[in-house]
Amino acid sequence: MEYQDIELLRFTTAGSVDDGKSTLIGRLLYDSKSIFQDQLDAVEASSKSKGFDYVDLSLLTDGLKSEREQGITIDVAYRYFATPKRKFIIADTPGHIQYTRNMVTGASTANLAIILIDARKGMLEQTHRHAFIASLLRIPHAIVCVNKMDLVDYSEEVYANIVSDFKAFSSKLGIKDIQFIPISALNGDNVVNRSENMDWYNGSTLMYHLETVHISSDHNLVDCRFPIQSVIRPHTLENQDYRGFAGRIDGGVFKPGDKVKSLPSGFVSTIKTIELNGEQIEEAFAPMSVTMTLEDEIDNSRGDMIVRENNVPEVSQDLEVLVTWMSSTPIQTRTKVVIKHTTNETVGMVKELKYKIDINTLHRIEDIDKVEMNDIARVSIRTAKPIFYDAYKRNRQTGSIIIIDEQTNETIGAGMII
Ligand SMILES: Nc1nc2c(ncn2[C@@H]2O[C@H](COP(=O)(O)OP(=O)(O)OP(=O)(O)O)[C@@H](O)[C@H]2O)c(=O)[nH]1
Repeated sequence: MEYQDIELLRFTTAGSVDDGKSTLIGRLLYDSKSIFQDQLDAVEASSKSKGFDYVDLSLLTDGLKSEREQGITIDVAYRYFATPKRKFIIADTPGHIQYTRNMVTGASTANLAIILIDARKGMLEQTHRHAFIASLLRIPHAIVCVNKMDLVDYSEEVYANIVSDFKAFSSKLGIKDIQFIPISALNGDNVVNRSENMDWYNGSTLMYHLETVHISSDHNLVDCRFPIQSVIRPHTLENQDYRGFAGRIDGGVFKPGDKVKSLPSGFVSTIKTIELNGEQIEEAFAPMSVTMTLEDEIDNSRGDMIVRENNVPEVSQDLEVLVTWMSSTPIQTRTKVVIKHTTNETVGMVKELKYKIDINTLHRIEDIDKVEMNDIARVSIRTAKPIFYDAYKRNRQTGSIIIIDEQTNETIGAGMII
């Protein structure tokens, strides 16, 4: 199999400060031999120079840490690794309490979330927050790693109590697939290699789970959605009539011969060809990036969407969204913003602030007059032009928006359309 054909799993790690996130990622890379020899030599040398008699794996992710300590804001650091079975992208987000926004940024495209719990401390407020956000973002799979099992004598009872506490909270959330694994990131128990210290655990290791969890059906393959990213028109004589629409399929399966409709124009045509990496294919589905041509000359441009004639998304200028606010400037009613939705962009205005959600109790806080950094709130937004969307619970791509500051062009919020 070609490297590019190996399936890609995106995951995010969430834990409180010092739960062992860096150590765990380092252990995954180290034991799966996914790191390069020079990096390894550097880490071994650096561990030795600090007087450690073991290799400090958190040093592998320390580049990130030192930048953070210098106060450079890195929201999310992406790291890549691969095993013969899968490619992985980890969205690594810092564990401090104010970093909800980072988790949201890292998790919005994730297939899976690893939630770390320190076996000595059990569930903390942060754990509630992470579990809640994972469910809010509908990350399809979660793995709860109970870490530092070596510090609780690899006790089955300690583990079982944490699992039961977690389940009591998460039963209110509706995360579809949750696995629990007792690990020691430091010693490597159940990370890549099976632990010899926990006979009582019969489940799989973390790496085995990451390599085998079934993700191909995580995408919506029912509602055909193809937001156009760019229009390709080669200006050569023999290609004069060619007009290709390039983009990523956000939902459904498309085939040449399919009757399609173009939004917002409403024009109907038939798919002539679909190309992937310059070759014509007979079928394309989410999340492939392809180029389509149509039988008829339709004047589509960036931000338009190709869908099936009988299955169209909602079209509206009024959006009900659950936003995570990421800016130190709060939003209020009448705040003007720029909305990015798939490949489309429009200005909009906040019409109404409905309520905030208390992450620990999951209760609503009503009668609010602003939404501040890290708040999760339900708001109504009116856009200047219509948006073609699906509810986030139906499609994570066509159901989400990013909110941009008109002046600074910074991302100030992320929203899920209800
Ligand atoms: N005994 C033991 N110590 C661990 C284990 N995992 C991590 N640690 C230690 O816990 C401390 C924190 O680990 P890190 O990996 O730096 O934690 P982190 O969650 O990345 O911390 P932040 O980046 O600050 O959020 C370090 O001293 C690690 O050596 C474990 O399984 N067992």
